[in-house]
Amino acid sequence: MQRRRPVDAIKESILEAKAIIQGRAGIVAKLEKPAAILSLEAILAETDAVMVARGDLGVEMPAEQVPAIQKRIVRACRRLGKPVIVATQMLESMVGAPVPTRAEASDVATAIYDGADAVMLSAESASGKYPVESVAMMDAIVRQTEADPYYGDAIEAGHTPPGVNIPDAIGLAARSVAGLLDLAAMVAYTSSGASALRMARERSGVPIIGMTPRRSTARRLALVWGVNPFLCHDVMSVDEMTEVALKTVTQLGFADPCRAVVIAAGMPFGTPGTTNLLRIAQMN
Ligand SMILES: Nc1ncnc2c1ncn2[C@@H]1O[C@H](COP(=O)(O)OP(=O)(O)O)[C@@H](O)[C@H]1O
Ligand SMILES: C=C(OP(=O)(O)O)C(=O)O
Repeated sequence: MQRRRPVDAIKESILEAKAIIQGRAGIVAKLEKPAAILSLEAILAETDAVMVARGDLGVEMPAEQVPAIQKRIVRACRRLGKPVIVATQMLESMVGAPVPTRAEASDVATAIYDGADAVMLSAESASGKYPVESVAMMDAIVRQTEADPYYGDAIEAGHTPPGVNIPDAIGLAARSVAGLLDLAAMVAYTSSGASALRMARERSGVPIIGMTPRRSTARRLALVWGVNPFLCHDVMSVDEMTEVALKTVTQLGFADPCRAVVIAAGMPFGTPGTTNLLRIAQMN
């Protein structure tokens, strides 16, 4: 009998997990073995998000190989617009000290420059002596890095062309508008979260609001770079869509009367799979 290839075994496990979950949760693939890296594309095709588990990767392969693997995974996720989390030992010395080493600060910043959606603390906040300081420090490093003018260049350098499909076209169009107009926010009416993900993939630097009637989608979008999930009722018309979007932009604190808002949605409303509309509305 022929042995199953690792990629088949991995795909089978993911499909098994999906069958159990029945759409009630998303799947984050925790990549911790060289076999997973060999099957990266196949795993990404099946999962909703990815975690670079550097602790286990460091056990499974020499330490000097982990940085390149981390970058490869982040790049692959960025290309597909899949949320990616970089995890483990990011501020490790803060388990016992109130400040990190400068090398650790640099590690967090590197993940941000590479375009990670999320960075993760482990022992620092789970069992360390300075959990609050660790979270505050990570937040400060992320903010400082994103404020660096070079951050935009680094993200732009790693940007790959979007796919030839309507959600990607809408994401790209929203980004072009952001380049021309001074936008207060981008709003995506989304049932599955896909259109908010496509906007996030473009990393335009403008806050994204993921408006969804589904609680599960709102929760999943919390992981995605730049996306502020917002639960809303079903809208029935373009006027209502615009009104609710502008009200939400104000409610979330992004309003600026001089600036415009881009809204992506689909008609007929309330029908998944129909995103086909980009509206530019003025805040006032
Ligand atoms: N609050 C809402 N009210 C009415 N329609 C909504 C709402 N949220 C999402 N939709 C509709 O859901 C569809 C978006 O879903 P879909 O096209 O599947 O995109 P996505 O893949 O982003 O979920 C659009 O037709 C949009 O108008
Ligand atoms: C996050 C990791 O896994 P664990 O939770 O097993 O430490 C890791 O290995 O980096």
